[in-house]
Amino acid sequence: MGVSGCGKSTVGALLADALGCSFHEGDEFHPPANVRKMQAGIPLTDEDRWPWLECLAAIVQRQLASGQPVVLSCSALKPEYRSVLRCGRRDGGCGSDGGCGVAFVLLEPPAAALEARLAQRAAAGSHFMPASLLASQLGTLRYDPAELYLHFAEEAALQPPGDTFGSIVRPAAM
Ligand SMILES: Nc1ncnc2c1ncn2[C@@H]1O[C@H](COP(=O)(O)OP(=O)(O)OP(=O)(O)O)[C@@H](O)[C@H]1O
Ligand SMILES: O=C(O)[C@H](O)[C@@H](O)[C@H](O)[C@H](O)CO
Repeated sequence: MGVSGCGKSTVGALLADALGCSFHEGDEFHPPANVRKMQAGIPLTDEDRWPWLECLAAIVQRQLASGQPVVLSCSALKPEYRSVLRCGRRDGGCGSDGGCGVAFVLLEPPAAALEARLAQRAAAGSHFMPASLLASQLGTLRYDPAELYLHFAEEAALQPPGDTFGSIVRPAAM
């Protein structure tokens, strides 16, 4: 989880490979109207995000019910969004080890690095998300550290993606 450009797709795909499980890129499940809005530089509202989050939560629950692990990349910027991903309810409130089988890893590189990544992507025309939405993404992100399984902040979120995923897998394997 984390704001646009934090590295969640890159690290998530590596993690899923290492775990031999499926990987879902949350952005691929946005309804077209959400993508058009972001492309136009308009931040999504809660109402825009709920159906998308519920769809992602259904994927997670299906995988868990089948006993299969799954890795999902999703911005999940607010506690109530993560509650939906954990248990389908907005007020779920189970913590990092709350027994729901869902753990969040937050990648939080410095804002300057995020700006550079998004500018590079925009110049390459390789992503729908404009760099102008970064301020809104950063302003929307809210978390209580106790709620997170792992948090890679500042320099720790700038290490090569392979090192980040290695640090996720090691504690998970213990
Ligand atoms: N640890 C890292 N060091 C350097 N560059 C990175 C790192 N992680 C990701 N990147 C690069 O940053 C850019 C954004 O990464 P990525 O697409 O994984 O982010 P994201 O959080 O999934 O973004 P979005 O949600 O906007 O799709 C990519 O160009 C990726 O190669
Ligand atoms: O909740 C949101 O505002 C969205 O999920 C965004 O975070 C983007 O989809 C994503 O990061 C693409 O760049």
